[in-house]
Amino acid sequence: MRMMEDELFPSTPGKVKIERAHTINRQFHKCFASTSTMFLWALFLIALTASYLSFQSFVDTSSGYFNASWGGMHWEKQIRASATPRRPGGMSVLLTGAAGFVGTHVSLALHKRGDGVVGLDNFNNYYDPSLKKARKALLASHSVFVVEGDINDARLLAKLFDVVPFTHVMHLAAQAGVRYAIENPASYVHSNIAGLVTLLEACKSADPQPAIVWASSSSVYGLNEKVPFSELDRTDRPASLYAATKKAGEEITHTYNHIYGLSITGLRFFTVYGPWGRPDMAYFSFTRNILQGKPITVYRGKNHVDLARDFTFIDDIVKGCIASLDTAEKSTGSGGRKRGPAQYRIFNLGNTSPVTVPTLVRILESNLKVKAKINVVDMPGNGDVPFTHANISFARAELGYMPTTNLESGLKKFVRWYLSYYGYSPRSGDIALAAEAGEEAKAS
Ligand SMILES: O=C(O)[C@H]1O[C@H](OP(=O)(O)OP(=O)(O)OC[C@H]2O[C@@H](n3ccc(=O)[nH]c3=O)[C@H](O)[C@@H]2O)[C@H](O)[C@@H](O)[C@@H]1O
Repeated sequence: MRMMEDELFPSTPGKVKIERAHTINRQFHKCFASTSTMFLWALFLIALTASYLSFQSFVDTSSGYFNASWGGMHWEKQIRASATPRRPGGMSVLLTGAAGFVGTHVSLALHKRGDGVVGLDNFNNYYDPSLKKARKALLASHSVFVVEGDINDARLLAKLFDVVPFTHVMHLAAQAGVRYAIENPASYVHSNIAGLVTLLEACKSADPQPAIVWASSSSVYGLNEKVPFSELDRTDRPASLYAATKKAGEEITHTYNHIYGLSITGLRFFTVYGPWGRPDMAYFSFTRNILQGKPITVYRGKNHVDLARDFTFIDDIVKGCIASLDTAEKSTGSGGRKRGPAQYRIFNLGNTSPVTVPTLVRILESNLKVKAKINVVDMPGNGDVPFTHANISFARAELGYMPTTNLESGLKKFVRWYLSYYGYSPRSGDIALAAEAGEEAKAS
């Protein structure tokens, strides 16, 4: 046995016994008995490689042919219809990340007041794509059209600007999530850096150039300890790759503002939550686990200090986004040329009242009427920050931004939505709660 192992796995790599080498040689010659067989094999391999390469280049250059999800007269008609405002002086907005959490809410709000909205989303599987499809269906029921495509697709973006002279771009497409960057760093670079640049290239070349409002993040404050976080504070110590890509986005948008005259507004969102939210976020996954009787993990900071977040309800964020679009000045360039200085702004959109994670759990328990099974562990060093707290005086002054929903009432609305969307009946005592919540959600 030992001998067999030695033969199969020689202790020194490359040091194969002479007898074995002879055996291998014999087998090799058996296989390629004549030079003509070898020649035929080589020809076959060359032909295979050549046909693979030409197929690849065909796919690359003909993505329109293979990507049946966009293009054509009917598609253009749908884009135009969705982009056309229904109120005098209304905007025509290209909204990226439209099937995402914030994107869906902002699209609906814009549509509701008579603005034209065309959504763009790549429906990736970072979290359950069926939730994204359900959001798309919700938007479709309000006649908001969502294009399935990626912000890295320059041809698609050029086509969209060809079909519609968008007045505004609301850029919410991104690889979100702070801790997932450890697992998949490339996806942050793909969406938050490369995708952003591709989008800005399309915007700068458009004629007219749109004004751009986009989602940065509270995570850019990184390891800062001075609270509340102000837009004037330093943002050069990110704690995660996610934060670093959002910070890079702020610098990249500044460059496009400076060189091409694009009007830019960056919004630093603070832990946004609410109905139709993101399943990867703590309030959402805690709800799911609590209802399923599974344990939840609550992280704890240094010296056993509870972590805290300035949790901000989605309706308040939507108001901040719309106010940013309303107050955005026009870009000054056109067709890739700057014609004067353009607006560049950054705002915190938070709630200004941080709540600890254990308090978040208690509020969920009381809404769900189920006790959580809690595992408390030290915060892993994977990008998290101990607390966030927004100073919103700048947003208040410039946008009239004034959050009105505290975590108790916001989570109540979330839980109501969650129960109506997913349904819930594992324990008899909770069936009534689910049914009641479902009725209320339908009514609202
Ligand atoms: O404000 C922001 O900019 C960011 O807010 C959230 O990031 P985060 O605040 O980390 O939100 P959650 O992932 O929901 O975590 C909230 C809190 O719960 C804690 N947590 C999370 C997960 C978990 O299993 N246990 C736990 O205690 C986290 O440490 C954190 O303190 C979003 O996920 C980011 O995409 C966003 O950019």
